[in-house]
Amino acid sequence: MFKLAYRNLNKLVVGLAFFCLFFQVAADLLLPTITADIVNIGIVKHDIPYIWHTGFAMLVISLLGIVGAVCNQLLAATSSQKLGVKLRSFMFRKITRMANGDFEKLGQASLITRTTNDVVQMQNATYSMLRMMVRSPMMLFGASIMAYFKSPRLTLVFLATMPVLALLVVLIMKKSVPLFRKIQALTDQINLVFREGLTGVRVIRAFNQDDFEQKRFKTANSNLTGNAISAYVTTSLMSPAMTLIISASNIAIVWFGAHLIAGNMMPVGNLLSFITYATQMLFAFMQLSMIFVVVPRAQASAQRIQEVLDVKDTINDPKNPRVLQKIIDLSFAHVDFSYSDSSKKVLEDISFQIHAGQTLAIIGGTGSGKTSLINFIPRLFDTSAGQVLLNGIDIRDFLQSDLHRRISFTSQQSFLFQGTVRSNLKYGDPNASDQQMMKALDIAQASHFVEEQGGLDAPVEQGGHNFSGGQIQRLSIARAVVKQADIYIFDDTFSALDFKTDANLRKALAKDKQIQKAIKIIVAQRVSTVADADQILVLESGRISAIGKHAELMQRSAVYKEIVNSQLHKKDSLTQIKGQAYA
Ligand SMILES: Nc1ncnc2c1ncn2[C@@H]1O[C@H](COP(=O)(O)OP(=O)(O)OP(=O)(O)O)[C@@H](O)[C@H]1O
Repeated sequence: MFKLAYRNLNKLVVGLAFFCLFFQVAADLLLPTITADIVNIGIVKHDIPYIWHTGFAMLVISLLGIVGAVCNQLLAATSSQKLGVKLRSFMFRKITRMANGDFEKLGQASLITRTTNDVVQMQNATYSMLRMMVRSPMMLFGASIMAYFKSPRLTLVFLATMPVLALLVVLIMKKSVPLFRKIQALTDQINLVFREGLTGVRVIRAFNQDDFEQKRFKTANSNLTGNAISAYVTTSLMSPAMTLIISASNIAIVWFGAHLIAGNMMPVGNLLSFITYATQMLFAFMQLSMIFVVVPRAQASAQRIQEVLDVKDTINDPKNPRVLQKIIDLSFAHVDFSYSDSSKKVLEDISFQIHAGQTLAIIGGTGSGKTSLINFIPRLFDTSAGQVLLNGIDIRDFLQSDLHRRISFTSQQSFLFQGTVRSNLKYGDPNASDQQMMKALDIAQASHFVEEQGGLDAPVEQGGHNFSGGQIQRLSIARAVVKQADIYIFDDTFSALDFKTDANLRKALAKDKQIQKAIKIIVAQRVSTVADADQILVLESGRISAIGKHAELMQRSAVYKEIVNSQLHKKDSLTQIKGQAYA
């Protein structure tokens, strides 16, 4: 925790905060002694001018102390808040660039807790650290010395309470620290259940599983609550127990002090200041013990934050990148791939080549590796073996930013951002004109419903929930089309479209001059979607079963023929399906 905070805090501001603290501590330590002097000299000896002078000095010291305290508090608050801002943005950047495997390993719910709740723990601990972690030991040490000078004998009385206090702190910490550490993991769990409940609300209702989910949430909720109550109840014992000890020690100090005063062994003012120092010591001790509770909890949070920040970037840019010219050729050479958490090859010996102006369609059964294959092109994953080449050069020799600039990718799970149709389309090209956006909507067969909803400024709710599944998909296609790219990839993007819209959309794509010149890669399940492609790649269990044009494959690929037949009604022919689609 200290390392993480140290690396990300402004050292100058921290130094300044401690400097201000020095004034506060000095004032706190000096004032009881001055009070004692006022009593011993001013009141007992009736020295009124002394009372005035010393009173004025007290006022100045108090003011300095207050200024020091306020400045320290301000600096501590701003530093800890800025630390939070820094950590949150580092984590967000890391998460948005994280390889899919790491993202899945950490889990969405936990990543949210780490970016929010854990960062807050770090902020709180840093604030306490800048306020109390230095002040409390300084006060403890300073007040002990000052108390010793006031009365060494009374100091012994006070010291007798220390072992009792230490025992109390150890017992409370032993019970509460593990409970505080557990809070973070339980918060992860409640976030997970809550997220699933929100995103899967329709499934829950459709399967009538409300009661089951309610119970699941209730368990997660009560686990967290029970744990937090135990942790806070345990630490809340600290304050009354310490107050009891402080009061008992004060009684003992007054009792012994009264004897010392009666025996002329100590002036009365010293007893007053001694009691103040004893109280200061005990409060400093109490604050210090509270820090011992805050720090382990923040340490657990720091560890969880560090885990995110330490995730290695598995997809890196080259040291000496090549310049990526217009892409005229894409090829795979003996590509193998396994996901990091499994040794099983998801793709094996994939080789093909496609040129600018051509369309490659990829077809195959569920789980045959279609999505995995196209993920290499924008480098969402790197191959385990073999190469992906652009214009004959390994894709890993180019900067990812250059690569992404030249590739337009529409993923299987269409996603829209909250905003407007315009703001979503501008993701494709921030400089796109209204005319370009309208054209993209036309190609994606989306202009009709977008106009009905208010045109380019039509609002898009969170996750695009004010649009249907097919409409979201068409808007995602429009976003991809707005981009002037060299390669367009559509990962099963046409599946939610009806036959007619699918056919019209592909016809419009084929007519567009920019898209005509580009490489198009279409992953699809429907034969009608892929039949016109220049090359159809048939994937079967991660291997290329066949590659060629529709007519060729019908002749020589049993797998392709089987797919075609499975989609034809008895009396249909493919030409009929195509005819129906283009109607
Ligand atoms: N993140 C992952 N970690 C581990 N295995 C994965 C991961 N993603 C996919 N797989 C596995 O890789 C194989 C290929 O998956 P992929 O998503 O590429 O298939 P697909 O052909 O696109 O399937 P679909 O048509 O259902 O979308 C499957 O067996 C799947 O279980």
